[in-house]
Amino acid sequence: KKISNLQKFRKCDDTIPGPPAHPIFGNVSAFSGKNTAEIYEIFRKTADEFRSKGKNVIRYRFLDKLYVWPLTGKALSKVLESTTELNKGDDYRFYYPWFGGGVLVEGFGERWRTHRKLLTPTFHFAKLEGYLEVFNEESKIMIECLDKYAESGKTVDMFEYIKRCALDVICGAAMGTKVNAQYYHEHPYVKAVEGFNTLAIQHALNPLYEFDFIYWAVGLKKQKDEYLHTMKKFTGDVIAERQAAIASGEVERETSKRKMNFLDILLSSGEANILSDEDIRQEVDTFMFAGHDTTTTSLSWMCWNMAHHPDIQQKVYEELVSIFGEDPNTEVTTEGLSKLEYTERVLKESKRQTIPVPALQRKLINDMEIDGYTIPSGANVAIAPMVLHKNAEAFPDPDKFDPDRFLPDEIAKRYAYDYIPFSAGLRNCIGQKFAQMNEKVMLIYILKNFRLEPMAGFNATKPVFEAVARPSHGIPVKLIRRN
Ligand code: HEM
Repeated sequence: KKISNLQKFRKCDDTIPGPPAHPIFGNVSAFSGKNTAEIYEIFRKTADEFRSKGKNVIRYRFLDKLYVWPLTGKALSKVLESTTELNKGDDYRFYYPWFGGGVLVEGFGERWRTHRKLLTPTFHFAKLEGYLEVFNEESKIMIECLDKYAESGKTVDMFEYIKRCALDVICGAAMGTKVNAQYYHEHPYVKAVEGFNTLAIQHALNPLYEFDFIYWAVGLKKQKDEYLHTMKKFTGDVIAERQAAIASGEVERETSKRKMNFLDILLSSGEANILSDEDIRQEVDTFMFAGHDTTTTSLSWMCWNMAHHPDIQQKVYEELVSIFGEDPNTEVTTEGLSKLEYTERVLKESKRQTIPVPALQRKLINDMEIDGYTIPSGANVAIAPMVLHKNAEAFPDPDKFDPDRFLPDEIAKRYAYDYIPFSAGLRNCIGQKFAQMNEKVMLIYILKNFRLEPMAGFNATKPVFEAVARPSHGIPVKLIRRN
């Protein structure tokens, strides 16, 4: 199979534009020995280079795997609008032992469709009001944990605090379980997720790691298994705790599905034999990961952007005070959130400038023509906000932070898929509304309590090319109390 794929995809070295490829290894050497921040930069620079030559599509080949990157929203439209090309790409396989079978990585078919239908309503807009209490409560704890830095004037890495808060939120809101990660800084789950994501990308870019023996011999299989054990133990405990609390009568489960939280819907579907215990675990693992790492990265970059643009930070602060008042601990309500205007635009621009999910993949079932090139079946097509959002034609002077790009008249000038932080089409993000609300509540508490000042230059911390583009060196800021 590997040899036949190599023969098939090698032909694309000449038929699709892309950097020069070695006859066997393809583009492997350009990435070997590089860390994931350097890899991010290579992908972005190469996209810019080809786009400036008028190309809308480029290819990379790693031995027997072909990756095709449409470089504009328009070139990507066929993929995003397809109702059949919904299989996830080759590199999601690395995640199978963690949450294979879950809705994020499951191939296109009946199982994905059924799970997606069951789970989508659990994060529906109508549910969010119920989750708001947890967003408020956990954000207040985050401020309490950060306060000592405002007092001492010491630099703090906001990323570490936002991450633990987001984890407490997803567990508290969606799973009805309090895990107190914010009070437990060396949380093993958090470290394991981070380590696993780095392993995933190293695996994707080194074809030798496809051979189980080599992966084992270099010690990485053992490392991967240790991370898996930690992560599954954590989610297993969360499920067991909720089950025990319901069984003992300590908590009463809502009777209507309309009101139940995410985990209770899964558990009740288990009792009705619609889902097995393993199905439930896979979905809990999926949402635990998809539900905290992304929001964390998004809000962390937002804080970095605010620290580096004090004038914009001040305008956001003024809008927050005008809606919620000066008291930094006023409860955030849905009514107040609906009045945000400038802050909305700033958040959008932040997700354009520093993209939480840099790139995702579809694996083509059939040949597809994109921008005049025939992309063969079995190729991976990259849906890459990290390059789309930097397309100078859609976003002139793309590295400039300018929230006014999201004024209605400006949006109307662009193509629908030029800006897709949550992807688009039938496999778009289930948690989009939950994430945006959660992110806003955390941001409101942070900015109403503190003014953020950067403790390093903007490029001292860089997005990494992993499942989630976390900052390579955290978010080092100084916090100055507002009142
Ligand atoms: C700012 C935060 C977030 C961003 C930027 C984001 C982005 C994305 C993107 C780009 C995808 C497409 C992935 C792919 O096609 O492989 C996706 C899918 C998904 N997201 Fe999110 N996400 C965020 C937060 C969340 C949250 C909070 C949840 C759950 C509570 C969530 C659950 C999911 C799930 C389950 C999928 C898979 C959907 C499917 O394949 O059918 N996400 N997200």
